[in-house]
Amino acid sequence: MTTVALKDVTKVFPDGTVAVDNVSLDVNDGEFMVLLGPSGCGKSTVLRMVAGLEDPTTGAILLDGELANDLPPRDRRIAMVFQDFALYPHMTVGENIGFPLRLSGVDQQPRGERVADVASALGIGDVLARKPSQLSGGQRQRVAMGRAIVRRPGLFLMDEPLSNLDSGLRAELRAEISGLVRELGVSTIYVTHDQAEALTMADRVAIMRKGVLQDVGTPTQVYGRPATLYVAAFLGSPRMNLLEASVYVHLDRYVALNLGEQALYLPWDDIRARAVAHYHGERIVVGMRAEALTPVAPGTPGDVLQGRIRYLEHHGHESLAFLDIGATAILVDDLGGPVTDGEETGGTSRLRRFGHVMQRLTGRSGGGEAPRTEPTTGQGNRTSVLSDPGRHHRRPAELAVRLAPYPAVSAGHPLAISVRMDALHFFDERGDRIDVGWR
Ligand SMILES: Nc1ncnc2c1ncn2[C@@H]1O[C@H](COP(=O)(O)OP(=O)(O)OP(=O)(O)O)[C@@H](O)[C@H]1O
Repeated sequence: MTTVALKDVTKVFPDGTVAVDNVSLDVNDGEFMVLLGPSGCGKSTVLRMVAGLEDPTTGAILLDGELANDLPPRDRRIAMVFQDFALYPHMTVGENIGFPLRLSGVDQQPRGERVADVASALGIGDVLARKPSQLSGGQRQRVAMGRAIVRRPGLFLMDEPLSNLDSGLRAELRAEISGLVRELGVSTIYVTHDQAEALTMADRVAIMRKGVLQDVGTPTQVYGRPATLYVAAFLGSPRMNLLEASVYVHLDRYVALNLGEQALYLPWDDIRARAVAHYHGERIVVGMRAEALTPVAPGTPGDVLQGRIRYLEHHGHESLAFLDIGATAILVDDLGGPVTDGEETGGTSRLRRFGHVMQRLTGRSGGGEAPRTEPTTGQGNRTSVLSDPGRHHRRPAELAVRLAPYPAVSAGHPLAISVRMDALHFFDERGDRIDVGWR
């Protein structure tokens, strides 16, 4: 049993790379904490500092409340699991699992008993005599887990342990690992860039970008109430629609969110209207996930946006329509690759493809260029996301809306969309959530 606390931890590598920027994070006893973020955001560096494999440049790392900055790795009661499994090819499965016990001088008989127990808990009791090369990917990962568990550590550190496996096996092992770790009650820090893994496995998720911690909370909290524009854009598939809105207050009547050619209205007696009213005359970002948008019959009254379908994407179980609604989208960079396991929907990757197509057609880079923005959030470098004309971070919005699998509409069709006003998210021009005093 171990608690971990990072206090204002910064890591600057000798070449000047700031890999981790003033991160503070607590991992409670027995908690499954997932560090989530795109490649290069500093997740592994955090893990390596907790393991004692890197020293923080500044700040403190506490294990069970004790300062551990100078504690050698072997004294930290930590077991690590890596994506490449790091098994010894010349040893059998049993010898691989028992290796840490042999190193710490445990006799052969008790060692054999503990290896057998762990192997049977992991469902690999029948392959103890095999070499790693004679195992499937999933079995190898179980052996790596077994070797971590057998020492009865106080803390598991797992760095993308499933990323070398195919998506079916990943989903299976996801459930297996989180179940096993919870059964053992061992505190765990699990690093991944895969949001599906993070949201399904974690007790709490810590989301990082460019070394800066963006948000920490339960999967429901970070998805339902993202602290920053970055987190809003990072989590979810399709990605959240993020629209620029100018705010106009009609005192005692309503607050208008002007989205370009159309507007949405928050009635004055709605508590959220008061919070948003502070931004009268300014621009904010309004976020709406696809689940907040429902196609309705033309002419339906209420909170409805009119659009025209630019194109459709068919995903088997559903179709996504991307609508032109005469609004401006705010794009967030640094979101990493596909949204979920091998699936590529909406967002940056699609925009990149569009950019390449534009380039081929016009011989120059068009409006579909990969979007770039300055860091918008966190404690680091703060820049407005709305008023930096030198950057391509705004473009005509294509509102992502879910439709049934085989919709009776096609590109060019008009579509009316009802908006669930209580599911809107609001962000200020620096990319921070506007607290609207509810939920
Ligand atoms: N030894 C090093 N020297 C200089 N820079 C480094 C070193 N190790 C990592 N970095 C840089 O620090 C940043 C964070 O790296 P880190 O490996 O922690 O990211 P990550 O989020 O785990 O990424 P990935 O998922 O690709 O492993 C990156 O910009 C990386 O290039």
